[in-house]
Amino acid sequence: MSIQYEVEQLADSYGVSDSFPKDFGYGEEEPDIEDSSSPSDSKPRILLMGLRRSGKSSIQKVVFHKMSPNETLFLESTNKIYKDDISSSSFVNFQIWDFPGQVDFLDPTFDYEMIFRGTGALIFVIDAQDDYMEALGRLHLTVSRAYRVNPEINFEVFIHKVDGLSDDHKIETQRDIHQRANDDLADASLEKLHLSFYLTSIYDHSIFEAFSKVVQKLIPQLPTLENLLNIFISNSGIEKAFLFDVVSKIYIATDSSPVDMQSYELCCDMIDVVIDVSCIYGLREDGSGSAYDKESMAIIKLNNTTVLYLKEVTKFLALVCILREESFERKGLIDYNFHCFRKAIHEVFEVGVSAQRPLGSQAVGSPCNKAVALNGTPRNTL
Ligand SMILES: Nc1nc2c(ncn2[C@@H]2O[C@H](COP(=O)(O)OP(=O)(O)OP(=O)(O)O)[C@@H](O)[C@H]2O)c(=O)[nH]1
Repeated sequence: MSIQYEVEQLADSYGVSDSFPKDFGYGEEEPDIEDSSSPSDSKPRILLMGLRRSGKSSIQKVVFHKMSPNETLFLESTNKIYKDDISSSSFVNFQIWDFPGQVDFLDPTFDYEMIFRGTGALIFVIDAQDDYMEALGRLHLTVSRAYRVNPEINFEVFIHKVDGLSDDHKIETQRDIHQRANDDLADASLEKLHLSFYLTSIYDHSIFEAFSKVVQKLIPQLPTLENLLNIFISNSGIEKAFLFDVVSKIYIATDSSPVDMQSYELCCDMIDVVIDVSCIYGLREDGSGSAYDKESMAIIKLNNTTVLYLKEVTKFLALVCILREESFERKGLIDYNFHCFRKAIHEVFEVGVSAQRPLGSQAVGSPCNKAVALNGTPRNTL
């Protein structure tokens, strides 16, 4: 594929820097590995649970720390609850808690009530390449306990490592797991507990797409964002638009036309290209500056008359659009509409900040502030 690109943001310095993750805003991982008996942090959380070796740490590292999937082969087993606060580098203002496979609910040091009370989403990872009967038992035990403590939690099941399965086998596995898990819930009279299922693998974009859906459910402004994107694309002749969290490549919103995996992958690749080029050529000679800032924008024309258009929206968010070359002839209009769109997004989150203030001191997880606390945006980050 021949790619013609202009990355207007690139500075004229050509100093090569290897400082990308840090300078770009990746927070250093919390060095301390804490266990559940530590005082709880007030950040809302997404829990990653599942049996040993199901792939929890790999998911976290690949999605939030740019680890390449092959490197996960060398990850050591997690022995304590690992809290990863990604809010300093990402729009998504939460902590991810990676649990060791063998969490024991009967262990008195495991204060699961405290843990589940401040939880926005519980992701249960099932290794689809393994026998999943034990995992299903564990899933049932975990979600039923969590539901009793906090029925507001979103329960998400990642049927993981599906890269090793044929397409038919994937569908069959999903159907079987879905059926069995819901039967177990019905037997326990927990029909109201809703489980969402996703087929995932760290070897393709499915894990990012699944995480996007999980995070979107925690963003109260989602309908507004979708609406703004719809208005923007229909007035600009754009086919598809995603609002991306640049660090994780999670899309936090898109317009209401269906998402096809190829478009999503194309947009993810564009972010990688822009950030990588910007890291190499965009920083100052002494390595200072940021690979992503207010000036960040890029246009890539593909050889199939498609144009990719990326622009900075906030410190953490970028708009990435796919459009036809003909529509791009009206670039001035698109730029103007983008300007209005960006302003509207800032207003949406400013309202979020002011709406949050009076609630600031409430405990995370209490029903009335769930909508605000679980969303990462209401901070001084715009
Ligand atoms: N084929 C395949 N392997 C994966 C995938 N995700 C993770 N793995 C592999 O699964 C193994 C276990 O991954 P971990 O992330 O350490 O699993 P974990 O659930 O954190 O394990 P514990 O820390 O023991 O609870 C590693 O060798 C990973 O490379 C995937 O999507 N596909």
